[in-house]
Amino acid sequence: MNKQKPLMWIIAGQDSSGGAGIVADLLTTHDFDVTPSVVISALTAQNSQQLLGVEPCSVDFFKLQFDAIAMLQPCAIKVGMLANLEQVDVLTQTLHQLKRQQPDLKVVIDPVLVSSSGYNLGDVERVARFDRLFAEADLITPNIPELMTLTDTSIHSPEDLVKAAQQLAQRCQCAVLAKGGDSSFGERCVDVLCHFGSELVLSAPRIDTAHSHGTGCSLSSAIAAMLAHGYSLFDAVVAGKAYISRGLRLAVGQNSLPGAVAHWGRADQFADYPVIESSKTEIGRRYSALSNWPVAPQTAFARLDEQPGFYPLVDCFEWVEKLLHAGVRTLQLRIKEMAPAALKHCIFQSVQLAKQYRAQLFINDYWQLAIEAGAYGVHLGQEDIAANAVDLEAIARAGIRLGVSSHGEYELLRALALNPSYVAMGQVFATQSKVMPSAALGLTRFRQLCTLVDDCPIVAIGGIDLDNARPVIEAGADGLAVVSALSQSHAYLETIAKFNDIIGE
Ligand SMILES: Cc1ncc(COP(=O)(O)OP(=O)(O)O)c(N)n1
Ligand SMILES: Cc1nc(C(=O)O)sc1CCOP(=O)(O)O
Ligand SMILES: [Mg+2]
Repeated sequence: MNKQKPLMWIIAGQDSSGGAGIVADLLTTHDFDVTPSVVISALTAQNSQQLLGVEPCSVDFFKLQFDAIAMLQPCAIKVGMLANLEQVDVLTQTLHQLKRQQPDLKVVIDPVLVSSSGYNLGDVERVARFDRLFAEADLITPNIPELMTLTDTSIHSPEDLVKAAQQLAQRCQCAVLAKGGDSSFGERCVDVLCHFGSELVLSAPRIDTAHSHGTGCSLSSAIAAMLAHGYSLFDAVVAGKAYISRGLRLAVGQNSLPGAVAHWGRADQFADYPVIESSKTEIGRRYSALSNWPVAPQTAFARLDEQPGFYPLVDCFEWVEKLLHAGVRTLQLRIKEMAPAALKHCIFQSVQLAKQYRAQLFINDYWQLAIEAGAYGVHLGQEDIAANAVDLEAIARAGIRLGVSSHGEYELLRALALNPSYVAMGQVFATQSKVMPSAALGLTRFRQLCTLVDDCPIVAIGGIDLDNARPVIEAGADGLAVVSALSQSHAYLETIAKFNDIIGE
């Protein structure tokens, strides 16, 4: 059965060269599997170097286009070039109404005030009118000239860029992705997402190409499309940025003229994905990154001796014992509530028994006890690592393996940056065993994420049972972590045997 794609509205201008504007937007929506509806703001006569003219759409016809698509309820809206302030006002009202009816609607605005081909709608007076429009946005994506116009500041350094982005985010009460690609602050291109007290600093290599027309349109469309699919803002920005890096890498132009960024599918190579900077990296510090995500320790984490395979998570020694007797080779002790003395006893007892079986026993959360007990490995979530000042160097030096959770593109990149012994990805399917802050990935997205991982075992987790295990393995998992498939099984030995059969096929 064909699944309906999410709907996305695009409000933008037409570019006669096809490199930017609505053509770039449509090619992007195609690559991201969303169904577009279109409101044209203007016809433009332009190419990658020159803007020859703009023919704005009349306000009445601009409105009529909205009337025509009113029944096609969008999950996200991308706004690109607007031709005049009347259009800005009509759109502001339309978005205001739509957002009242549908509070989860996502709006991404690429404030096309200053384009690479010479378009300029941005003087200070006009900017004030845009503020009302931006108040309806979830995200705005200015480049440096636009950010300078919108904040009436000069940007000559990373500090200026961050300050201006924060100022705009505060003023308009929405997230701001400041695109630093035009800057000459360093060898790498750095984008900063300011988002209500948190921020994301992304860096990517500068790609030497003349074919960059349409990057701003394509990036904002890619982000809006990802939001339409229900991705988090951080995941959408990371995937959007990777899409542009891939497009720039593959762009060839036409007839030896500078041309447009390529639209040849979503990024499926790790190399196209940005680095997520933090206060622990040099670039992150220059851009005042707030995140304290650590860098990989000097000592590499020990590797797994065997692929994780069938990987049950249990909460007591009795289960550890039963599973080891049953021949399970990789398992996790995941205890959420136990008095400290009993907890320590349980961990030490389990580690000792697992050693006798030469099994790969991971201790969840309690990394200090895991080091003390000499455990095979520890498993940590991203909150555990970010919040608890985990001593990764101590874990690695003790020869203990590290597994790290991830729930999408952004967390996967952060996890891989630590060079862990395995990375867990979840929840693949909806789980009943834990309250999750994010939606299930589903098989398609899980498969896409797997393509980004080269040399690190992947453990799939969340809602995995005997009925859905096979496609998860086929999608790229090296291990299947389960809670309820085992704890709720009436015949656990049989269940283990069946999982092993599926994994071994
Ligand atoms: C194999 C595996 N994957 C994911 C998790 C979840 O870890 P975390 O995000 O830290 O959540 P808690 O398990 O601590 O609730 C895991 N434990 N194991
Ligand atoms: C502990 C845990 N972590 C998850 C993640 O996605 O990080 S899902 C999960 C629970 C998995 O239980 P079940 O196999 O019963 O769905
Ligand atoms: Mg945890």
